[in-house]
Amino acid sequence: MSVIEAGGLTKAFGGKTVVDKVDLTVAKGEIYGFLGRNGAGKSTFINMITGIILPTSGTFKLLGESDLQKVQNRIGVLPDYSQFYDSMSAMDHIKFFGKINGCKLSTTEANAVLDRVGLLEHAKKKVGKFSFGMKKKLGIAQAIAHNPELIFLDEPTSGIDAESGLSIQQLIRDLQSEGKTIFMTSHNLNEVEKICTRIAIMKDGTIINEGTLEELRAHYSSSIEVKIKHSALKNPDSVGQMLKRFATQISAQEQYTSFTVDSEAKIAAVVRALTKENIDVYRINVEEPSLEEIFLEESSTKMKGAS
Ligand SMILES: Nc1ncnc2c1ncn2[C@@H]1O[C@H](COP(=O)(O)OP(=O)(O)OP(=O)(O)O)[C@@H](O)[C@H]1O
Repeated sequence: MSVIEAGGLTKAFGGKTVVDKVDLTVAKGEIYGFLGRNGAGKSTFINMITGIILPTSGTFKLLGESDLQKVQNRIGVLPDYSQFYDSMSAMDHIKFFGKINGCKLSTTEANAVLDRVGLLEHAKKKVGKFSFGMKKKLGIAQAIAHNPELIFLDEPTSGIDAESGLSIQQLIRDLQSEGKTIFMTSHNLNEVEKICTRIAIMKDGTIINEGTLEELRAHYSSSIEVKIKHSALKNPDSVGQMLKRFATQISAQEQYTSFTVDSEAKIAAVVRALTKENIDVYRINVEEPSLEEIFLEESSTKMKGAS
């Protein structure tokens, strides 16, 4: 079942189109990562589908409903810029936002929400005294306080210390195991690689690639390095000649010779050829391209509208 469906969603500010005919579908239970460089249009897209701003054109449905008011209480949002009341405590905020979203939380329930983001010990503190990272955690807490099914998190871990960032990642995974759907943006590609089930890359207002990490990787070759020990080489010249049939970047180091093959399909042939020469493979390293490498390649070279 799709919980987010956007068709041709477009936003222009003063004649400049910043989100351009975006089609996007997110299934229930996904942790969907929405990536793009600064200014790509991610927050504008989230702001449109969460009702913060109106689209210029296009349609969208959340939880199967095009009238947002009907599903408002089933959606949680951490916007790109959260606003709080300095004189209110964290606890007051959670109860207040819960109420706005149709959920009257007891003090025990509000404490449990604050505990999930690591703010329990600051429950009674006035938010005016909160640091940036604490406010970000409070923003996440208010987004999940009313137990929504669909949660939008715009950069949930930016400005948060490394340890808290890991806890927030775990919280996002926990929310998924509770059956919720998470749509998030992040500039932390390592985090997206670890937790997201699907990823979209946006550039200049359009989605230039979308899929699971494996699907995104499919267009890129892995780097495969094979190492054999020198001591195994009875006839280095003939082995060198043989390797040239399969391998590139052949280099002799102190203990071993290493070379690379350009596809996993060639590994079997290389191992067979080496076995025929009575040479044991010492190590094979297969390095798949990281999301960071894919992202940098995609967002820097692909032209607008390319698939
Ligand atoms: N209210 C606005 N009025 C005019 N232009 C805007 C407005 N909001 C956003 N923009 C412009 O729209 C473009 C997309 O901005 P947006 O905030 O959606 O990008 P983003 O991908 O979320 O970036 P970041 O990663 O920096 O948060 C930018 O060029 C921005 O200047």
